[in-house]
Amino acid sequence: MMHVTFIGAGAIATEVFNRLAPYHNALEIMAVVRSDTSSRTWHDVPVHASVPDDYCDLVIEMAGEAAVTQHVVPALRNGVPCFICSVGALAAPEVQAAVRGAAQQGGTTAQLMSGAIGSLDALAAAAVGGLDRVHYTGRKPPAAWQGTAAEAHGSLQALTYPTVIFEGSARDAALKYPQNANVAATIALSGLGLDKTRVTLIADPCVDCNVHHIEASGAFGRLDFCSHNLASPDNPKTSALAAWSVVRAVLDRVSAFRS
Ligand SMILES: NC(=O)C1=CN([C@@H]2O[C@H](COP(=O)(O)OP(=O)(O)OC[C@H]3O[C@@H](n4cnc5c(N)ncnc54)[C@H](O)[C@@H]3O)[C@@H](O)[C@H]2O)C=CC1
Ligand SMILES: O=C([O-])CC(=O)C(=O)O
Repeated sequence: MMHVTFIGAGAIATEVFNRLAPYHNALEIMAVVRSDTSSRTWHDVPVHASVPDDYCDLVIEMAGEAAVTQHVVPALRNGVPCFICSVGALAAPEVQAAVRGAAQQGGTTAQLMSGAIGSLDALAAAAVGGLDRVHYTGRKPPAAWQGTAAEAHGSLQALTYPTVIFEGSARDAALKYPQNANVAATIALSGLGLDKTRVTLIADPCVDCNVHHIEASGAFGRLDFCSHNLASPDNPKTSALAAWSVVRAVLDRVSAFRS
């Protein structure tokens, strides 16, 4: 039996919980850590303010950047492997150093979720031979950028044509758009790094899904990957695929084969 602690109880966590229900004979969700502890349970799982000291095999962060420092770092230090969805947190050098140090101290690992993007395996393999260029374009409907730094570009509701709201490095994208540029950080950490990976973010009233496009070239040749992700019904910023990537990573831990 694998004992799992969730951090976060929002769109991703709810979908992961529901999708893992058929596997509750192989794994138990033993605790949920959330900022709001006014309810004592969530789907009958005890709610905690921090990861409980009881024995736990896996911590899954599905909460936001702050949760990486607050909850993932101590769990790693205690030797508990962690999955991270809020990969953009690692764009801050001090957070990345804390995660690395804690994993080393605890003799364990932090696994970055592929989240809303694919082709990271090819990108990481290509990086071994040497990458010359990686460019990521993230395109989402205006509603997905509400409550973010994109609002400085004027009324998002009033947009009638695709508008570039960010151009720069993956590090700056992740720091500026913590809820919308985790993918940029994940691509960068698999490939050319946070400072050399170029990013364009677009608020586009002409799309009804989250479009993620990677173009890469190097010693391996050329890669062009594009996914048109439907948003989570509970959070327009989040692609449904992000939760399923977590489910897949959990099931990898209890399956005979890993793909
Ligand atoms: N890697 C990827 O491709 C993607 C990553 N994400 C990341 O996953 C996170 C969760 O996404 P959603 O479930 O859609 O968000 P959500 O807003 O629906 O849910 C977030 C949940 O985390 C809780 N929470 C927030 N801060 C917390 C903290 N410091 N400690 C404990 N609990 C905390 C909230 O109370 C809420 O239950 C996002 O903030 C984003 O960082 C989201 C989409 C894609
Ligand atoms: O879910 C998505 O489409 C991607 C996302 O929000 C992120 O990169 O943080």
